[in-house]
Amino acid sequence: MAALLLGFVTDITAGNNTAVATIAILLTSYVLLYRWQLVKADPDEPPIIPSAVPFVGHLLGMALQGGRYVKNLGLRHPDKPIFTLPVPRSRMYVVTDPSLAAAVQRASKTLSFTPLVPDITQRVLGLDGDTVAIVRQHIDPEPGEARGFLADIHDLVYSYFGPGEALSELSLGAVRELAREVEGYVGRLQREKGGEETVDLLQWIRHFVAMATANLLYGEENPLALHPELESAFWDFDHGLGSLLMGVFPSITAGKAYRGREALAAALEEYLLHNRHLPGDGRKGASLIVQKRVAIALQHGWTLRATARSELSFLFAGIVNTATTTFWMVLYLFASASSGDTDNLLSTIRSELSSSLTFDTPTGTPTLSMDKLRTSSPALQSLFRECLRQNSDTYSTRLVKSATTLPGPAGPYHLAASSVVQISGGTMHADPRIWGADVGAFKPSRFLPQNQQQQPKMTTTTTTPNQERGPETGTGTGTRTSLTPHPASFRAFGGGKTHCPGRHFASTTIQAFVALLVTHFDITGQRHDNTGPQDDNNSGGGGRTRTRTRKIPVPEKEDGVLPVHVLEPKGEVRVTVRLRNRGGARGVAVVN
Ligand code: HEM
Repeated sequence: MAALLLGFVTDITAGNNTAVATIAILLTSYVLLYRWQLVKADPDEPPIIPSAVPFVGHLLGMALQGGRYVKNLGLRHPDKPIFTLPVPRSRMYVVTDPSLAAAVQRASKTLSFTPLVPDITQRVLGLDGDTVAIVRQHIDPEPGEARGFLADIHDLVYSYFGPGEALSELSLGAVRELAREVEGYVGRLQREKGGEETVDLLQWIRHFVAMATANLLYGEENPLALHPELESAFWDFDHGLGSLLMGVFPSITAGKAYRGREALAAALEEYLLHNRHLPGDGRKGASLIVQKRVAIALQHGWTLRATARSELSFLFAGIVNTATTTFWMVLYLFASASSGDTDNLLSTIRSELSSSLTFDTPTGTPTLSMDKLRTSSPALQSLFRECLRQNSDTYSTRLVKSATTLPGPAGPYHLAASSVVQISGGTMHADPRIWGADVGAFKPSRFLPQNQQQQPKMTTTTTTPNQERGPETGTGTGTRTSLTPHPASFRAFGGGKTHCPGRHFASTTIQAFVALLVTHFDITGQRHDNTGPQDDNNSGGGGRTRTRTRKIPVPEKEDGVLPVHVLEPKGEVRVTVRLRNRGGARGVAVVN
């Protein structure tokens, strides 16, 4: 190959000294650049993975392949728990080892996400310069120092969503809203479609979640309720988030997302302008957390226009991951049932639900107990976590505010100031040393307590006693061999100071929502022929009784995008949704 190339170069340059000189300069420059990217900023800097296109190659890879690029780099270099990617005028450190991830999370004084927030929010939300200047004030205060907007909002959101009465009321309210949406749909399905229809499963679930969440957080006069056409604007915004984040002429390169965002921001501004978030004129107003968020923004000098954009980010956080996670859970459940195996996941979950879902006699009205659901649904809980492990390639990002040294099995590792550290959830979620040889398989029982203890481990993880309790707790000493995956290996909710505050809320409401859906509906693969409803499995009624299972295919996840949230499927999944109780489906009462 080299000889061929040399021959080619010799041919085209024969008798042409200028061309020879140019090629020689280019080749020398390339070699120098290639070697330059291998120069460490410090002898203890994590090992460098060079790129064939020095300095920009990794960035190009990320732009072209999305989250899959870094995830696969990590998987191809299992010997490197942390590595350095040279990028123009800086470096990016990628962490793929759970105990190092926990160390990054603990070093929150010098490794912080917060300084990155002003730029990110400016691009994604379109914040104006004055507001961004406010966001930059007292951005990452130490205890006792003056506190800026982000610190105040952070405290509010984390305390409100922490375990306690407020959370349990909010979760109950969320599930009641979801039950109301589903009940409305059940009525329409019965009246208008004879009890069944074919839908795009992800879109179908998204609609319930979007409407219920907007109602819960922003009250009955929320923008999606007043302007239903804005729901599609919301999903346009969601789909273009990665392009908005790039920030290159967003109105052109991310046109749909940009227009969607602007339409939503205008509607939220109008909502705030008319005080629809406050109780009055016979309305309840927004949830307390939204009222407080708005008050904090105004106290810090935000305009209503900017506050509307901040609320768009909260609405987004409340809807998107919840909808996609529910989608995967419902998909796996009904795909397993459509496989024809009688001992399937759906029947396991339905029988498990019998302890939290009771039916009143003689009315037959179902009641879902949230407390019982929380404590007696291990299979549902395990399914929830496995769906997230499989379909969340999320990463946590930190700016190195000042040079930091991380301890580690093969460390110490020196991180240079002003660079960025990324904890690669995608790599960790696919690492057989963490999850076992069946890491690539979807194993709904993986997170059952009894299976966690038996998880075979191929490596010894060095951990501190405090890490065992959770990824964000303090420091300790001592080593031991871990039999269960390190707590920082499960990355779907991030970790440390930015650990998703909505995780308890999401876990409860998503599982309850799945319970509602499996109670009301049977879902099979899309009908492709003209046969009537009586041709389906499990259908009652007269007519022909040919038994046939329509399988639901499980598509791969779309991992060629920036993994800013739980990944979507590659392509749509069309399914037929059918009421289980066609005679007279009853709404589910939800209690604590
Ligand atoms: C399955 C559902 C959910 C998943 C997988 C999820 C995941 C995440 C992740 C990965 C982060 C960033 C963590 C990091 O950078 O380390 C995050 C942040 C956040 N999440 Fe969630 N989330 C979910 C549901 C929710 C819900 C329902 C809410 C609120 C109603 C919420 C509110 C937030 C907020 C406010 C943040 C920003 C925290 C901060 O940096 O200050 N999330 N979430």
